[in-house]
Amino acid sequence: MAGLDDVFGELFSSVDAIMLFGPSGSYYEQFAETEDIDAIVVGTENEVGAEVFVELPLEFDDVSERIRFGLEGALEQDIVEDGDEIVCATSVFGDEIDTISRVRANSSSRTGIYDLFSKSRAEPQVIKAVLELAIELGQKGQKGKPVGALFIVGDAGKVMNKSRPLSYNPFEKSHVHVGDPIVNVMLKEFSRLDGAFVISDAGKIVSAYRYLEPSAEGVDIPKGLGARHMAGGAITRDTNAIAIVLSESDGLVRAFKAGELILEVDPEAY
Ligand SMILES: Nc1ncnc2c1ncn2[C@@H]1O[C@H](COP(=O)(O)OP(=O)(O)OP(=O)(O)O)[C@@H](O)[C@H]1O
Ligand SMILES: [Mn+2]
Repeated sequence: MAGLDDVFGELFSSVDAIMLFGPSGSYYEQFAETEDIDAIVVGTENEVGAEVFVELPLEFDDVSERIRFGLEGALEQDIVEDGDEIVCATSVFGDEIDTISRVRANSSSRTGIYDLFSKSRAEPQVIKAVLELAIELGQKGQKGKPVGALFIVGDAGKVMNKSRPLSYNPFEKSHVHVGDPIVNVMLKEFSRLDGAFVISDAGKIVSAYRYLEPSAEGVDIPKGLGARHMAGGAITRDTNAIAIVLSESDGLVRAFKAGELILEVDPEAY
């Protein structure tokens, strides 16, 4: 019978780089001493003082998300190249590294999600919560019917100055934040109605029913989409906010930043 090395050895053959997710100091040392392979440390902080480091904006519990994110960050920073074979070492069951997974860096499957999280003004947890909410809304719709929604996240003061109310603001005197389960129910309910939600850097819901009046010129949006996407995209050129948009017509969730479409996800595939 073949030994484990014969069976699993393939995992380690012709590897271009190793990504260590949140390694302990002693774990990292072992790699620092081996000359023949590049070790890339990935984590929320560079606790081991690694030379090559990719920062995660938040802890991802889901391992595939964590790895996808780390890879995209490494591609972004030109630490790995398209087609590189990468071995990822991470922990699933405890604090110690207990899991190895082999992936190929693929720049064409880059989504823009790293850029969205790591270089935006709003807090990463807030962006994550709003993105997840939009995806969930896209999956479920409102009572089975497709709905659209527009969330403007970050730089809320400026966004408020470049918009006006379409109706009374149900969040006027409240201090509620995204991510809170009750708030998600409220947001889903209000998403049936017109206009945009305005959310602060820290996740406070500043307003619903805002009609955006960006002064920026229109932006390039995919054909078939209209005023919601145009206004959402344009406000991100005018301010340091990002826009997360769920389309009622094609069901996709898109994110805009600095006037550019940087992320497009299909909620059904998520
Ligand atoms: N400037 C704006 N600010 C806020 N909300 C807007 C603005 N313009 C349009 N909307 C909202 O978007 C809704 C849909 O408009 P429209 O169909 O033109 O957008 P769209 O980009 O095609 O989006 P969808 O794909 O969801 O249809 C409107 O009913 C309105 O609630
Ligand atoms: Mn439309």
